Amino acid sequence: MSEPLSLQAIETALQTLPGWSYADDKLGKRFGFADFKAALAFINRVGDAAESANHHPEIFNVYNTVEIKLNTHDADGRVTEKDVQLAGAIEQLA
Ligand SMILES: C[C@H](O)[C@H](O)[C@H]1CNC2=NC(N)=NC(=O)C2=N1
Repeated sequence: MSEPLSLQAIETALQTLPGWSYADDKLGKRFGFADFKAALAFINRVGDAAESANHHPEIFNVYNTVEIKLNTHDADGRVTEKDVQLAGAIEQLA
């Protein structure tokens, strides 16, 4: 069981994650790309980062956009430090 972050801790973390927001107990961001191929390449990079972290985001793709949502199943679906860490890693991959 991972520890859920407080709302205050989440808001502090969001200050270091441009474009990310917190809603429905998840961290999320929608990324835009030139085309589907670029979006798919990003999804693959995110997949590699997720496997490395053993932490797996929800990934929603429509053509050239990719929406990422992060929470921790092991913390009752709440946001934990693992989500903040993975969001930071994903941010570097966009
Ligand atoms: C056994 C393994 O550590 C877990 O199933 C991992 C894998 N990926 C995960 N991803 C997410 N988002 N939350 C988890 O709790 C989680 N747990």
